[in-house]
Amino acid sequence: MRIANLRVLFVDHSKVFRSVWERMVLHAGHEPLIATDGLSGLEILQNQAIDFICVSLSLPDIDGIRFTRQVRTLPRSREIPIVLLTSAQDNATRKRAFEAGVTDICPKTGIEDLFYRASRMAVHDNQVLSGRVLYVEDSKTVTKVMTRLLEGMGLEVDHYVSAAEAFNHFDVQRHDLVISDILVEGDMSGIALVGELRKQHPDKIRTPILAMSGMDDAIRRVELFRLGINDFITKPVIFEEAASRIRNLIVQKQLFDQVQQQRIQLYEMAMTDPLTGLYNRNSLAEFASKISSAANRHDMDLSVIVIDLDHFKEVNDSHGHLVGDQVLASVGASLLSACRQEDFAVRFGGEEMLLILPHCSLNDAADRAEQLRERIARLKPAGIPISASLGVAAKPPGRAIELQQLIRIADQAVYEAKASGRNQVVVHDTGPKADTDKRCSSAA
Ligand SMILES: Nc1nc2c(ncn2[C@@H]2O[C@H](COP(=O)(O)OP(=O)(O)OP(=O)(O)O)[C@@H](O)[C@H]2O)c(=O)[nH]1
Repeated sequence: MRIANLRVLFVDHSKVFRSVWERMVLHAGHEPLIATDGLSGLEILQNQAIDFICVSLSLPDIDGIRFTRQVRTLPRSREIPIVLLTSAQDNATRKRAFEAGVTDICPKTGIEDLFYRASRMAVHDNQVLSGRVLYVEDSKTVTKVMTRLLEGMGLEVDHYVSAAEAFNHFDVQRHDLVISDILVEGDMSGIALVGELRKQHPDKIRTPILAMSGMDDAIRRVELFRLGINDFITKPVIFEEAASRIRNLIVQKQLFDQVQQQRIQLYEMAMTDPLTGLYNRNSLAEFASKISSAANRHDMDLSVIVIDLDHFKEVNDSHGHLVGDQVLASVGASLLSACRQEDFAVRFGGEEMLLILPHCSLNDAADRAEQLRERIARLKPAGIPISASLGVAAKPPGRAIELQQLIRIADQAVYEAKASGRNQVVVHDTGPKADTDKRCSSAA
């Protein structure tokens, strides 16, 4: 969340402290207004719009508490945070200060912390957010007030009178906040809505829920929090309170989304080979056992194709490493475009790549390998004719086999394809007639 430029009034009689404060406020990109005593501070307030006030307890004329009391009598001054600067620990003074309308009390020495707090507290409710709210309310009057508040905050509102209708239109990707009245008309109550939303999407932070009710019943509130709401507002709604609660929930949710997004990006970076765009070898360890166990448990088809470029060292030697990289990237893109949704394409080693094909029989994998061989031979990346040797292996029906073992068998088939002259496909059948059933296809 960006903190907007603030106009900060600082009232203190110490020259040194005033100049330190002024520099800090300027440094943070805000506007300092300085007063040496309480009365000149009040004069500034009468003539200028101020977002935040810091006032010392002891001033040459009126003290900080009297100053605060007078500020609070000025029109529209209720929302301005006032921090009283004092190291006084006695409870009587502190109590008097809060009764006068002070927002917080800080020692003068904690200026850095104070300034951070100043920025946080003066975040104005009129700072525009962006986001979408699913709003459930059956009272026309409350709906009008709340919609005006939400739209004024920059939020888009999907309003429903019934909880069931709202539930049907809830979209975890689109909605940044759910606000629901607890007693709404129709078969589904607001409480049931909270329960259903949390049942379907248990991650509480993902879409926060703010419950509203005219019944300020502590036991009901506890039940709602247990059910999964993130916050609660009692009706009639106090505008500033509602705006601050809504703002907190939305900002927190959007920050969480950002962190999640970054986590996914980091994960993808860690799992992807940057040159070819294929999964890298590390990622294989992540999903190999899941793929094997799913295939073995349900006895489904599972095939692998190992693809090894022929004489790739010569490409590097004759055209340079960068052109070699270009060739690898082009082959990687070609493999990816040949993949179905359920396939995994992995860069296995330098110029060795691997396709894992769930729900694909040995015969189909052999056909796809031959198509790939032809495709690679036609590719001519950077104008260079290339070819590949391919090995195919598949899980025999009715028999359990680990993916790593299939890869070893397909690797062996590649070795044989190389030995037989390269640019060809060797298929290893691991079925009952394994030793006798080895098929080859080639360009020749
Ligand atoms: N440009 C480039 N070359 C790489 C990369 N990774 C591995 N290589 C090269 O790939 C070549 C592989 O050579 P070899 O293992 O001898 O295989 P080959 O020349 O393809 O010969 P055969 O496999 O027997 O047909 C080596 O020269 C490696 O330096 C890479 O990321 N970029």
